[in-house]
Amino acid sequence: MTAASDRRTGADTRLGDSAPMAELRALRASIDNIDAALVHMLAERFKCTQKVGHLKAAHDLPPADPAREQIQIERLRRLAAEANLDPDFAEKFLAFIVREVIRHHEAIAANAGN
Ligand SMILES: O=C(O)C(=O)C[C@]1(C(=O)O)C=C[C@@H](O)C=C1
Repeated sequence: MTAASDRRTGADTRLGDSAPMAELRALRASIDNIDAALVHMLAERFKCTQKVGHLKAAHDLPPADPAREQIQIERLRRLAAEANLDPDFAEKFLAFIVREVIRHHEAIAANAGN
C-alpha cells in the first residue's frame, strides 16, 4: 500500500522532484506517524473514560467534575509551557476532548436510567 506521505498533492505540482519536495515528503511522513500515534493515544484515553463513565453512572456521580478539570488544565498548561507549546492551545485541546467525554458520560448515565 502507498504511504499517505507518498501520494501526490498540490505541492508536487509546484516543487516537482526537487530537494525541497523530498524534505517536505520526509516531514510529512513524520507528521503521519505522529497523527497515527495521536489517534491511538486518544483511543486509549477514551477506553479509560468510558470505564469512568460507567463507574460514575453506577454511583450516581455527575458526568462533569470541574475541580478535576481545573487541576488538569493547570498541569497541562505547565507541561505545554515547558515543551514550548502554546498553553492556550493545550487548554483548548483538553477542553475539546473533555467536552466529548462528558457527552459520552451523559449518554451512559441516560442509558443506565439515571
Ligand atoms: O476524571 C473524571 O472524572 C472524568 O470523567 C474524566 C474527565 C477527562 O476526560 O479527563 C472528563 C470529565 C470530567 O469533568 C473530568 C475529567
